[in-house]
Amino acid sequence: MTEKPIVQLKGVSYFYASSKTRALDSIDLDIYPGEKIAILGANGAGKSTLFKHLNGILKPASGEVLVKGEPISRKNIRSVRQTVGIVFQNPDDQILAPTIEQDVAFGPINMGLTEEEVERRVKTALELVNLSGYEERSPHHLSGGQKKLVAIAGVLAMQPEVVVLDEPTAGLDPFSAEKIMEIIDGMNKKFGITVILSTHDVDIVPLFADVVYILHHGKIEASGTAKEIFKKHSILENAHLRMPRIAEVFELLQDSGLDADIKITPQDARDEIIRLVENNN
Ligand SMILES: Nc1ncnc2c1ncn2[C@@H]1O[C@H](COP(=O)(O)OP(=O)(O)OP(=O)(O)O)[C@@H](O)[C@H]1O
Repeated sequence: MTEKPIVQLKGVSYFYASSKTRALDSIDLDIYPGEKIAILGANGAGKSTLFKHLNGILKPASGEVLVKGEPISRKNIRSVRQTVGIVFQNPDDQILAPTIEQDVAFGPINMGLTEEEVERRVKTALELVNLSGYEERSPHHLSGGQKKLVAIAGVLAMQPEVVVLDEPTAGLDPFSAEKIMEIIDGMNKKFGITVILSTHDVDIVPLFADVVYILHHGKIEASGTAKEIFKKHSILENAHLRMPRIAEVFELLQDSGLDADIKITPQDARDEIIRLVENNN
């Protein structure tokens, strides 16, 4: 039996009346369980608007969004929001309670779980984001990176099947960005959670994503593996994107007359450089 998409968008369009903007234009998207998806697009391309459709925060002007095969409706919205958790770009939009423990417990309490189960989930979620011991602290006195971790813990405590993250590494130092990507990768590997994220950091995309989508002016302009996507120079340029930096080195080597293949990850780059050195000796 072929696997069914866990989230599906069929011809989804969205229009913001206040800014007279068509933010999404006939989006078709099939997301399969366990996939790691990266959505790339310039500022204003429609990424956040797209994400708000994935758990019914916004309703399409036309088209439909299906979660586990069911169109999102008032009847199933609670279960949709348990299935699909969203971590917003600005954690301040998401963190509401006076302590970290209370904040992470908010979702599980609303699900009507027992006190013991809520406690267990909060403990596990804080462990997963390396914030054990922070339970009594105020989330408002944390750094930006730590606030993002609290927001992720709040979503993980709901035990979602799909986690959507809007620019999870934005504003983080390189070490914190790497840590957060490890946590995101871990939730996929350990629990099989489907992960959908948007990012402007093209360097992390080949290291993370199984499937990459390019969004431009509310339309999907291309989809494929990172290898396929980063070959599409004119689409990238048109969408105000670029290749990973490491790939630019191989373009420069080609410009210098070397028979170099373009590589997009440091590991592949190392192998290609060894090959080039050996061929030239
Ligand atoms: N609440 C809103 N009201 C009116 N227009 C909006 C609203 N939110 C977004 N827009 C417009 O819709 C378009 C898509 O915006 P969106 O926030 O989805 O883009 P994005 O790809 O997430 O951008 P960024 O990378 O800057 O976060 C933009 O033209 C934006 O100005």
